[in-house]
Amino acid sequence: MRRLIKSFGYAVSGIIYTAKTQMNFKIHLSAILAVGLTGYYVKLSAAEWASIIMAIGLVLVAELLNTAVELLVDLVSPGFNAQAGKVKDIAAGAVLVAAGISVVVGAIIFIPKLI
Ligand SMILES: Nc1ncnc2c1ncn2[C@@H]1O[C@H](COP(=O)(O)OP(=O)(O)OP(=O)(O)O)[C@@H](O)[C@H]1O
Repeated sequence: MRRLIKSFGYAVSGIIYTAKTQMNFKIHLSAILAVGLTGYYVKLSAAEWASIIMAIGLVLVAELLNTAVELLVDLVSPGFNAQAGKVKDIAAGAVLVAAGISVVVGAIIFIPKLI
């Protein structure tokens, strides 16, 4: 049990590190607050909340993995390396795909309620 709590602590510290160091993650957190307040205002259904939460989760998970990849690349390849650059580009691409999906999900749910 103590090991489980310790692992949980390490995972939370990884999230806190990302939130403190990554500007994009801070932007995502602000967007989540705005989406949450708007969702409450327009009275989303349970299914709509579930879709929004899945979309938000997708972006946050992608951002956390992207940050981990960036740190790992900087560790193993501190100098300029074309392949290291590609690895970072692909990880950033994953965040872009996740963000794009969440924008589409948000548009499908919010636009009919706000017009
Ligand atoms: N070691 C490297 N070798 C070659 N190209 C690199 C290297 N590091 C970064 N790059 C290129 O620069 C881009 C930006 O890298 P960087 O590490 O600054 O990511 P970032 O998304 O700006 O990071 P942050 O989220 O910390 O601002 C990468 O996507 C890649 O194209």
